[in-house]
Amino acid sequence: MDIEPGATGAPTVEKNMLPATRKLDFSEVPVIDMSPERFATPESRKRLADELAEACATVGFLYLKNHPIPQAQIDGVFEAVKAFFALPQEAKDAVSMAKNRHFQGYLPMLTKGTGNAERGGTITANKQEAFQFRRPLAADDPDLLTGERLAGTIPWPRELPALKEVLLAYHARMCRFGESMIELFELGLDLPRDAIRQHFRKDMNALRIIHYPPQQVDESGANLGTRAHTDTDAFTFVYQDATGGLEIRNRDGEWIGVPPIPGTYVLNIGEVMKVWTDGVFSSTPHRVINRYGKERYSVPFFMFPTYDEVIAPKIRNPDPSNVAPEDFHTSMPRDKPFVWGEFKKANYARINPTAPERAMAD
Ligand SMILES: O=C(O)CCC(=O)C(=O)O
Ligand SMILES: [Fe+2]
Repeated sequence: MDIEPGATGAPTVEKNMLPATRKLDFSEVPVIDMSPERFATPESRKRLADELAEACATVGFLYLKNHPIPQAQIDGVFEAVKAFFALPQEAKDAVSMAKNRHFQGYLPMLTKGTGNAERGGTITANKQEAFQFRRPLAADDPDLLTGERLAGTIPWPRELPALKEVLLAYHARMCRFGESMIELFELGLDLPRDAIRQHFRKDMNALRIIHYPPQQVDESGANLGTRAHTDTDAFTFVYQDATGGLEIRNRDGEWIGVPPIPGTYVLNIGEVMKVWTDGVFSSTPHRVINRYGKERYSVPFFMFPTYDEVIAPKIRNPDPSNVAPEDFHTSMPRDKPFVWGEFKKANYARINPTAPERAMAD
């Protein structure tokens, strides 16, 4: 994608370099090959970066095949994930995020999203249980000492020491994978090196593990594993098991399946990258319905910037109304710079009614 400086100094995306296809007019999700050969020369790397940028602009979701994460490590993660959700309820409740103010730990079944029904909405609580944590902080980290900026000690289950070991190793590796994607996004958007990376100096990258039991399916759209939303990060890597259930919405309002392709990650663009690109990259709405009569496990990894980063567009979109809907509880404004951590904190409180800082659960 070629970008030119605009009149205000904010580079403008050149019109003829906008995606050739009608934006969000998709009926399937592209598969991008991340084989090492593609990084061999500056030209091949640029081709890969452009291909990624095109997919991020037209669909906002893509599969990554031949990626750098070893399958054995992913399999080890899923083993630990299943073992955690199989623990007795008391063991999981002992590490509940309801016991802290930093939204890390266990989220019990049917607790996320209860506020919608309380306020007369039709959507029932999400049919999922989860565990989440962000990048661990050093014992002498100033935020950890004061409890500022969502800092807190991760509550790991005593009954399953392997969970901590396996998930921390995976988190560290996914951070490196994320950094390499940032470089490709900078290249694909013709941004200077570090234009995006600078916002991750003290990143809050988060790993979530999710268990979706098989659920009742109806056409009302009320029964959901994860209700329709956009992600509040820059971008997300999702590894899903073989069950299926992830769906994304195109501009005609159709829900398109993102079925599991063995060995691939799903990468999707979040709100922060949407704002940085002024909507050129799409933060596409998605949801999960486990229609398949068996358990589903998934492991999203969220690329969250530094708490204090002020988020505002880096380029000017010549077609700024041609973006996915921006009226979700997760939507971030493109016309009003804001502090990422403040948005995130309010959003956590809104969607996690078990947490003591609950403001208005939705
Ligand atoms: O479980 C999945 O496949 C996706 C979950 C998701 O969209 C999220 O947690 O933000
Ligand atoms: Fe999501």
